Amino acid sequence: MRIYARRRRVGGVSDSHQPHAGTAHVPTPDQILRAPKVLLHDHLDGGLRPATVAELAREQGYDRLPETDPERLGAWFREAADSGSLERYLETFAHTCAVMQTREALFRVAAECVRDLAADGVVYAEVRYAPEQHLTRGLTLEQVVEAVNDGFREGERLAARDGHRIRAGALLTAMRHAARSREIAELANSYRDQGVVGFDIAGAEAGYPPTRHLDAFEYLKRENNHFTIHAGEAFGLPSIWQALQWCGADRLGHGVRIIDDIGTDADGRVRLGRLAAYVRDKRVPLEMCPTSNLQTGAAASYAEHPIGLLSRLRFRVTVNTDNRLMSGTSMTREFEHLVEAFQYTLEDLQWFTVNAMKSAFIPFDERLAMINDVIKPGYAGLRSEWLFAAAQGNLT
Ligand SMILES: O=c1[nH]cnc2c1ncn2[C@H]1C[C@H](O)[C@@H](CO)O1
Ligand SMILES: [Zn+2]
Repeated sequence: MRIYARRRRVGGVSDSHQPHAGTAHVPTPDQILRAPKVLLHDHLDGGLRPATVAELAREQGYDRLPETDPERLGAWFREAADSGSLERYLETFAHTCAVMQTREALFRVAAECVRDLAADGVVYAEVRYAPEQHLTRGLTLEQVVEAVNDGFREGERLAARDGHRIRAGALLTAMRHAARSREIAELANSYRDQGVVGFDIAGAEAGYPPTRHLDAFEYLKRENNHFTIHAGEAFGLPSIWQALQWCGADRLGHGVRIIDDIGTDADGRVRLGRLAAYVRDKRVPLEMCPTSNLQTGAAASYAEHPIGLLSRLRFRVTVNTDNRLMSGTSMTREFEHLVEAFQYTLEDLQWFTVNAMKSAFIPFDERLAMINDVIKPGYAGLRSEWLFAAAQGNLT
């Protein structure tokens, strides 16, 4: 086994949050795959296998797919989503939603989603979708939720059979251009002990501020329920400010534009504006999705992605996939990109993972058990492999 070691770089995430003397461990792709990972921001209708999209389309007589060969179809989704604009990116979902209109299709897509995440080393996931987008062939909102929940349970069962332990919860999304958010919030609340762990709003951000859905958020707060809001992706600080201070979001979907409230003074010291300071002080979780942000133009490159600075400043950063199909990504791939851009170590990846687990919408004792019984032992195991190899002189 060949393992890589390096001196800790000043300015990496780890220097600020995990004192770790001597060499630090740069994980290999195989170790990243095997590391336990937690995913809080992943869209069900953005994560289908290309072969499943093609097969469902064929079965259902949907003839508008731009390609029918799975490989070419996968490439088409990635390229079409690579437009530099959130609005254009979102157009690709018409095809995935079109084939997710029956109980069987929703069940299958949900089960495959959980199996794919488990095979990628994800141990806990919150997967979101908009029930209102799955009603064109006669399903009710409740039937949609039940089909997905049943699919998630089946995915967990099959993953366990394959030796992967994973737990998946659903987040119900309301589309921000539509007017069903209160209804979807009530739906989320009525399924909260049956597989639905929270609520979200998504869709085009510019022109659709979070306060448009205040009624839904105030209802959920009165019910002591949890919600996240896509904010600060295609629109800037006002969107983040509204999501937090008017709507009371528990987490921010993306939140990358919080960087606009961070500057440097004449001495080169980093200065946080009031909103950025609030986000950091209150430990507001940021659901960051690097590849998706590159595609929609929210960041120029991995190396320039605000995740580097925000992690160094110890915001509560989490790493996510957003849409695995449109981005051709996985949690392992997202971590790989960050390791390459920022030379993150295994300790850094554990930090992102623990941040995510702390920020999940399941009860505190269950989050703690995941951290202590699954995440920490998983990373410790990878570290001891590395120490063993080091002792054998296999480090390069
Ligand atoms: O990154 C995103 N920003 C805003 N909306 C998004 C993003 N990714 C997916 N969506 C939309 C398109 C889906 O149809 C919907 C529900 O999953 O959420
Ligand atoms: Zn998203």
